[in-house]
Amino acid sequence: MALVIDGLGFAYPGGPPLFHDASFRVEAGSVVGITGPSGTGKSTLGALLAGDIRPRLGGVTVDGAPLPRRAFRPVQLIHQHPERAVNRTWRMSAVLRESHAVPPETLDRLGIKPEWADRRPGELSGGELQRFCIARALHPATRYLVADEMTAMFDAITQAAIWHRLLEIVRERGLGMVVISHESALLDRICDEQVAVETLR
Ligand SMILES: Nc1ncnc2c1ncn2[C@@H]1O[C@H](COP(=O)(O)OP(=O)(O)OP(=O)(O)O)[C@@H](O)[C@H]1O
Repeated sequence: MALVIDGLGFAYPGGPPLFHDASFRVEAGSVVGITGPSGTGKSTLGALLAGDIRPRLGGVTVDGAPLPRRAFRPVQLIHQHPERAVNRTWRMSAVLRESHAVPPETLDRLGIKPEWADRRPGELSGGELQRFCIARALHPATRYLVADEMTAMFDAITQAAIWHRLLEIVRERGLGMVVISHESALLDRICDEQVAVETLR
């Protein structure tokens, strides 16, 4: 069981190729860090893994099956900027409901206060909003998570608490996880393996 890219090629329209023949795998139950200087393609790789953008060559498979185009995507991407990932006009209860009925226990473990459910995204801090995006990504059909600078807006103590709780849930469910981050101390602490994006090209 693994999230696999095989012989992947990708370029943005009019841009140079970012990937020519990249191959990479994340085993279910493992946490893999993606490192590399700014602009080298880490977020693009995350979006390709989650099926947000499509490769020009090669493909992405999840536990042996191609990423579905329309059905629920078993690879969920958690973005750096949660405010760009939610509908600003919806209350948070509706944002969650659109994904699934998130158990109250999960909300509690992620530090989401019940009274936040009636607020809209603009009435929460970036860190509070990101907790909802994490909860939303933990759909029962999710098999892999891709966290792209997910906790960049948290202070160090909150960052540690969020990662501790999320990784507990990830381990309990046997999910695989890709962590894109500039913070080498974070990656050293939580990852089973780290891959430099430049080596994937
Ligand atoms: N939608 C887009 N259209 C055209 N070019 C893009 C687009 N998104 C990103 N790029 C370019 O692709 C390259 C890789 O960008 P990407 O965001 O994947 O890098 P990154 O390693 O995640 O960078 P950072 O660490 O700064 O977030 C950059 O040169 C960027 O300018």
